Amino acid sequence: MTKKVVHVAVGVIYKDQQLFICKRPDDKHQGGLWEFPGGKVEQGESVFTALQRELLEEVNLTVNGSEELMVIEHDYGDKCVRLDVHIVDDFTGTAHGAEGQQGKWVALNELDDYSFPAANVEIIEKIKQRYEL
Ligand SMILES: Nc1nc2c([nH]c(=O)n2[C@H]2C[C@H](O)[C@@H](COP(=O)(O)OP(=O)(O)OP(=O)(O)O)O2)c(=O)[nH]1
Ligand SMILES: [Mg+2]
Repeated sequence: MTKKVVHVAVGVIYKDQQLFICKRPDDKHQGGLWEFPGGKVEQGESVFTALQRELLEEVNLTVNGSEELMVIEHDYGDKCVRLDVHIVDDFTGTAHGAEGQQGKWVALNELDDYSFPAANVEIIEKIKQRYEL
């Protein structure tokens, strides 16, 4: 049987050479690591709608527009994910961890100081290329 793949919309929230990242709760999959906010795409939902919904829930931002950065599939062994990663630089609101989680703006050149899930290595590589770091 082929493994079920969890489809996730991920937002790389960008402003003034900084990204807004959050810490995943300890009890969640890949808990305790930093992430780009986002969550599961529901049945019949578009990636953009999922991104808007998740970013409003998790960081209280209204996403006006986004641009696809990449799609990655990663098998964690216990879970297989497809991350649909979008750059979000057109938004309104003030970002904060709206679900009680830690959240912070981090300079692009300080991203390496934070631990992310394994799938994010490629994302961060791509971000660095894009912003010419
Ligand atoms: N949001 C997000 N998820 C990531 C990243 N990297 C990565 O491997 N993942 C994985 C971890 C999880 O298995 C999955 C995202 O699931 P999630 O727990 O955020 O989904 P959700 O917000 O819908 O959570 P829930 O309310 O259903 O519990 O994708 C990332 O940078 N951001
Ligand atoms: Mg989430």
